[in-house]
Amino acid sequence: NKEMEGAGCMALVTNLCDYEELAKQKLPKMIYDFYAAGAEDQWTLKENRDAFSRILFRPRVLVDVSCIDMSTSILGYKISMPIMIAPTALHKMAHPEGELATARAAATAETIMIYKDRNLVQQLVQRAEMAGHKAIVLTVDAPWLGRREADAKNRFTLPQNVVLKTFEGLDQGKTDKTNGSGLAAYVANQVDRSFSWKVVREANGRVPVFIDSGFRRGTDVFKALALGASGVFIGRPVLFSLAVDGEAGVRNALRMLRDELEVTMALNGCTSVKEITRSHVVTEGDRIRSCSRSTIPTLAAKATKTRARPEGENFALPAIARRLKMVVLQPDPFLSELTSMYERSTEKGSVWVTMKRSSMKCQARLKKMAAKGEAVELRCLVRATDGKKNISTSLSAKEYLKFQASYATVLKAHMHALKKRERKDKKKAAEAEKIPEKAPKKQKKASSSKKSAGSKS
Ligand SMILES: Cc1cc2nc3c(=O)[nH]c(=O)nc-3n(C[C@H](O)[C@H](O)[C@H](O)COP(=O)(O)O)c2cc1C
Repeated sequence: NKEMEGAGCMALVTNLCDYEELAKQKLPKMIYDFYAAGAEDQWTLKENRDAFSRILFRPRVLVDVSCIDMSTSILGYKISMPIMIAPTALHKMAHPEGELATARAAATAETIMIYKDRNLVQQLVQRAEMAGHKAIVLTVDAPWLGRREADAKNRFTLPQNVVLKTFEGLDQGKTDKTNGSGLAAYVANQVDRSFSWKVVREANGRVPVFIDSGFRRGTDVFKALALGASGVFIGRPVLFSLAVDGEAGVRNALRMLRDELEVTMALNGCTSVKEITRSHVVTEGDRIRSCSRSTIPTLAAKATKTRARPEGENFALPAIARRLKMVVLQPDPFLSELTSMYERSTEKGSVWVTMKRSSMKCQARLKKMAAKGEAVELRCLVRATDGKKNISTSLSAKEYLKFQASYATVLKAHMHALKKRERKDKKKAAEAEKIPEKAPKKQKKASSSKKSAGSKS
């Protein structure tokens, strides 16, 4: 551990994620897992990072970016950058100086939970006010504690040197033991689970929006600001940098993130936080909307000729997708768009979903691959349309099972709107009998639709 301290350690660190690697080596497993892990299968933890990669930039050039001002105002107070420290408990497990070191590295905001005992809440707020704090972070996302399986496996308990100071000296009504390893159970029992939106409705959208979870890069911060956030919070990187290098580590983590945001602003032609706008980024939603407005073959042809990307279209469509005029999405965005399609068609309209085996390669490409003896990966192509939009996703054999489970959930949630396909086919057949000259065309259509397994809902 000594080797890691000081300048030697700083040289190993070039970004926030490096601190996590070093902290993993330095901290006892039980403590590292407590900081790093999420609940149950940890899908949300992963998705919080993955989601950033699906938002793309529209860089701007030939803008004077020699001077960049990153300061902003939060609740009427000027701060040097739109990055703040998220409330995270138990910094002393990372470093003996704990929250004091973090607070010295940055002026931190206090956190408060809504406890059942409102007298306790009042005393905590007054104490924060008296200590000179200008704001508190109100925790509303944990009415129940998530099932943190890593903590269960490690039999997590508070280390001897960490005690619960928060409630010291307060008039706590009937509450009893507040220190020692009973922390999680104690806090969980105190939290008011009935706290609801009713209480915050008064704010009515006039409050600034702050966001946290998964922010590790300046590019992540820029994307959030472009999509409307007033500022972002970082949680775990503070704990990890504190564990590796104390106060200096937290300062370095904040500096690196600041530098990365500055470069991102420069490359996007922004000289102040106010200049970061929605038009600087492209989301998957933008791509779907732009594809349904104009025909994809025209866009694709333009892109091939000029090598420039048409507006809103930042991914290369496979040839087969272009021919079928469809938007190829990642499985999760496909499922959310499918959910929206079902919701839009609840009262009126239909959604068609088909699945078929597809290598996602055109015949010419397949022939070339066969000639070279290259193996072709067989995938499952899932398509959906509501008659206005066509979306699709391509699944590997590995992804298929997970997709099926989620697809089944989406289907079940919209079961009430499902209709049997045969009913319409029978009607069609009856109509076809009445008009004999149109029959061959209809039969052809019916037989071609058998090629792919389809469902209509
Ligand atoms: C170890 C740990 C302790 C936390 N303690 C609190 C807390 O006391 N109050 C709170 O509002 N949020 C708490 N959080 C949630 C963080 O504020 C933040 O939402 C979360 O860490 C996601 O941000 P990140 O991905 O940057 O870590 C905690 C998170 C972690 C990892």
